[in-house]
Amino acid sequence: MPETIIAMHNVSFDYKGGTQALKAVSLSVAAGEFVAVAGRNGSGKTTLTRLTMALIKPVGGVIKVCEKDITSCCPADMARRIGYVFQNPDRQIFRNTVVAEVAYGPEQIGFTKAETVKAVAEALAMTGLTSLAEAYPRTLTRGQKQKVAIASALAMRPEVLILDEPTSGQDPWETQTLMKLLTELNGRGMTIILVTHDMELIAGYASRVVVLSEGRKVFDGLPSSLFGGDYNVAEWGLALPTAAFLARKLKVAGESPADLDGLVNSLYRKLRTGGECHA
Ligand SMILES: Nc1ncnc2c1ncn2[C@@H]1O[C@H](COP(=O)(O)OP(=O)(O)OP(=O)(O)O)[C@@H](O)[C@H]1O
Repeated sequence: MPETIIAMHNVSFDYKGGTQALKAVSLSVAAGEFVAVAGRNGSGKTTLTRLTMALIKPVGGVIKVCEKDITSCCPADMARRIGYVFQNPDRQIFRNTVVAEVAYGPEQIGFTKAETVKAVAEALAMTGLTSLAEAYPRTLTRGQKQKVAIASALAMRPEVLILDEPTSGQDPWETQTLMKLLTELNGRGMTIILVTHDMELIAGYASRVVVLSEGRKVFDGLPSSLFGGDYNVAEWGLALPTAAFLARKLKVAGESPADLDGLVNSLYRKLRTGGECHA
């Protein structure tokens, strides 16, 4: 059985001012999963990821990362295990060259010079940034900056990569390139947690989806179960991906192809294996 990397038990969090952002959420993520976290604005997605990084502490419940209670951990401790990519890459880029930026994390967590050079070169190669190593990060496109943020996380050799809305503000080409990279990383064993509002990405790439609504976990399962079932996803602020939308329309219209489930599944397979939308 795959190792459990993140385990949350009855985790709650309140912001000052009284907002109950998370209410008794339990969640466990195993090594190698590609988990999407979805939910309407304000449902608690970012709070969940920030708790995992020990950027904030729960008011109730327990969070374990690799079986260790992280209550007394600081974000620097977590960075060795979990790479965190913020929604806005500008928030985490501040050095003058890409190579220096990507080296920052390994330097901070005590890699030797030789280890840092090796880790940075590998991270740049993995993200396709080698030719931009000496570029000034501020002049890069948003997609390239996002890759710098990912390379910075990868250089610390984490086991998990958490990305908060990484495709927001990106064009379709940048989105596809990013998703291809995440799929490759996942194929090499990296656990991915992707916070997203994009249901097509969830249908096309995630192996599991967790839905939050008003701070509670309301769904945890396969994307095909979420979209192919009778859930009223609109109630949770979600829209159906195109394949599921069409299948439901057919059903409502009484057009019952002999094997509707088969149709939905083959559409998902098409998306997952690189259909036109997800080359
Ligand atoms: N720093 C803060 N201070 C007070 N309340 C906050 C703070 N950050 C978030 N909240 C509130 O906590 C709740 C959960 O916010 P959170 O950012 O976790 O949601 P989200 O699902 O990530 O939303 P989005 O999709 O808009 O990023 C919301 O009601 C939000 O207004």
